[in-house]
Amino acid sequence: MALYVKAAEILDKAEKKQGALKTLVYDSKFENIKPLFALVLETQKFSSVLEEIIVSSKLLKQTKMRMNLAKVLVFDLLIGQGLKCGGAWKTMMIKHRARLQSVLARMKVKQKVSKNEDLLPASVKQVLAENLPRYVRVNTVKTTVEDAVDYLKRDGFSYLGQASRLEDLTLKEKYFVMDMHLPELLVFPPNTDFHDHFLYKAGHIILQDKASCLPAYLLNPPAGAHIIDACAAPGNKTSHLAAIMKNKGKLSGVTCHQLANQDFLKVDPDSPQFKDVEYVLLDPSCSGSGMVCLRDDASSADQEKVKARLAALACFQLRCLNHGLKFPRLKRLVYSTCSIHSQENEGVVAACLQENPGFRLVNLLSQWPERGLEPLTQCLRANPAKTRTHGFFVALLEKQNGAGRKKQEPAVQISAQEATPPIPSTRRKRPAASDEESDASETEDKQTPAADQADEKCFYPVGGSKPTAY
Ligand SMILES: C[S@@+](CC[C@H](N)C(=O)[O-])C[C@H]1O[C@@H](n2cnc3c(N)ncnc32)[C@H](O)[C@@H]1O
Repeated sequence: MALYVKAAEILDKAEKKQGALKTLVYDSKFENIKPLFALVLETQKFSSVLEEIIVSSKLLKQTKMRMNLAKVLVFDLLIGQGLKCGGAWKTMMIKHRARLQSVLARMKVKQKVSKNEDLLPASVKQVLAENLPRYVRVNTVKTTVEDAVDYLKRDGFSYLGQASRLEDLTLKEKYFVMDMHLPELLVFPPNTDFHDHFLYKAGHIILQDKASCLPAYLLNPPAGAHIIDACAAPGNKTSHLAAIMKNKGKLSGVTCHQLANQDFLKVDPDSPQFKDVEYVLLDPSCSGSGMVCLRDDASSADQEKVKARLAALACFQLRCLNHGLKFPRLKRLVYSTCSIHSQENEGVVAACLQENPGFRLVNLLSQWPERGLEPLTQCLRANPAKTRTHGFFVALLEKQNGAGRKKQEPAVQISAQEATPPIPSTRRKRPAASDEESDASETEDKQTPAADQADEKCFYPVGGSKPTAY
């Protein structure tokens, strides 16, 4: 029953916008993450169908269950692989099974469909149609791309060589290719399951979306460098950085939960232990709106909440970005989000460049098809249609030669005419970060409604032009 209670708890939190589904699953510390993630995702996918079944059958009234607990149980009872619990709960659900099944059958008759999937709302079907390739990053700390390819060929997969265009990433059956941008990335047909594969269990391959491989790849720290992975948990990009550095150098992962177990905003960049930090990877908490499987259509009633949450997130992201640029010997910082909102992407970067004129944007991968919104076209965007990945954003900031802190002209000219929604700024005088503020920075991942913090913690430019760039 623990699985269902935990899954319901996560759905409750996701509904209250207390974090992205994936982050909530990982943060739950549940001992068996994989079935929990699958159950939560599938239940969310069928959410409207399950709700209709539960309401029509009056299940909540008869069982005194909460909606999300009922949803996960009904999902496994009717649609999933059968209930994985015993005891009183199973007995109770079995008692109601026939009635629940007949409601489901009636819904199919009414909509003239035969499969459960056909009942899904159009928005969910569209997401499923965007079925993305299965990307597999070869963990070069443990093996080589050649050895991994050989192993996979012996295991029945057919290797087609390196892809040269986007269409090559649309694969069927047991075919796979090497990605055209990232040579350590192998691409398989959607839903190819590696969770039980030897290479996966041995840590020789890592299942990581292509877009999420971009930050470490583009930061490209040399072996031996000292790097900070500022918001590291669960650690996919940390392991990618280690591979790029050939496992040589110093990699400090700063996170609320693991490794250094520290709030990045409380790290003192002037501390002697960080004197050699030249590279920072900053992948802060974000709305997760680019994750295809996590997209949700907020009702219009929720729009205000969404707006406030985005403002709070952007404020936190900007504080992290400004903080990341304070390491005295910093050369480059890569900033990324899995958000599609300009407020969390170009908006944050533009505000940061205004506050840190000693830094400029590096023009990334000229052959990449999807760029940052004007005028920040040096940055990259990613999405299912144009790049066959989840929605993503990456910016690489570089210290200009000889630049001290905050001494130079802005590297990116930002026009006030292009102003759209206000972007977060820390330019107005604000008190030194207190413990209370710092804790608030963890908002959306620490289950504090980020939206509630927006007004108090964010400092918007006042009056006149709103400097922005979209
Ligand atoms: C988008 S996730 C990072 C994913 C990670 N880079 C990866 O590729 O596996 C953001 C992480 O930052 C953590 N976080 C939030 N606020 C933080 C803070 N103030 N200091 C450090 N980590 C923080 C969150 O708990 C979450 O695990």
